[in-house]
Amino acid sequence: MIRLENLSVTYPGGLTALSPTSLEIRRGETTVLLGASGAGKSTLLRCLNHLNRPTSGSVRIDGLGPLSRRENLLAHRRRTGMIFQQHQLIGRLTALRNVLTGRLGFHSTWRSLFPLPHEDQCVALEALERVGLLDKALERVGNLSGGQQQRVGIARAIAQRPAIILADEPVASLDPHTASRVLDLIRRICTEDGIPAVVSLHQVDLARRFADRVIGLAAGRVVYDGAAEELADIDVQRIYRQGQAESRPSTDRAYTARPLDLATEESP
Ligand SMILES: Nc1ncnc2c1ncn2[C@@H]1O[C@H](COP(=O)(O)OP(=O)(O)OP(=O)(O)O)[C@@H](O)[C@H]1O
Repeated sequence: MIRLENLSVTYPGGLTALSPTSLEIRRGETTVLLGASGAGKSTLLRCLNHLNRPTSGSVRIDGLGPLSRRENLLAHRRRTGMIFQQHQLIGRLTALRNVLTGRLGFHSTWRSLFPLPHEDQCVALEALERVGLLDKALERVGNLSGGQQQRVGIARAIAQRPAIILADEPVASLDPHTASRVLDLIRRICTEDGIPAVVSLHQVDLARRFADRVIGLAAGRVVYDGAAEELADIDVQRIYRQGQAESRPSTDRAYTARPLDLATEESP
């Protein structure tokens, strides 16, 4: 379980992307974040492993403690499987070598310079088998289709033996059939392994089909939090209408929030 307590984010320049928010992310549950562009979905998602540093409030992980403590953050990040819209894979490397990068966090920097142990290779191959791509293990990722690449990205996340999966618009560039397949895979992993997944999406129909829970955001505030099957059209309208009514001027997205500087984290 992950607990957010009064979490807020104000970016340099003064834009409040997330107003104080308290909620819990539960094990085995797939949570979809819905909201208009600029509503704060990515900001909230990236706070869950402090890729975006909260301006106030805290993120606490059961069994670890608050992420404001450096050692908790490092341990949590090691066990956070991230899935991105653009896969973030290395095209010239094989699928297997890309998946193996999910094991690097378990080794020291100098150890990572050498081929990883046999056990890591087995974990990576198992992960590829789980996403149905074992036969592509030695294929260059650049030669795979967009959907296959996204499945390699999921395999890399699985290879981390994650305690949580965070997926930021994982199907934005996929056709509807492939998108369904990818989301089904994420949900299945989440259920089978008893871990939570938090997924930001733009498609309401996919949220209804694949989520257990939907959190609707509008202008940095949670305006819906409930079971996906109970998400009514009027709730959807509220999420998007309010988002437009309160939409804030979009800031220059070329400005990228600096990843958390671990050296500046509080120490116990
Ligand atoms: N690094 C940043 N610096 C300044 N402002 C930012 C930064 N990142 C996001 N913002 C602003 O914060 C607000 C929320 O952005 P966020 O990316 O969280 O929204 P989103 O719901 O994920 O949008 P989209 O669906 O378009 O990806 C937007 O107004 C955005 O312009």
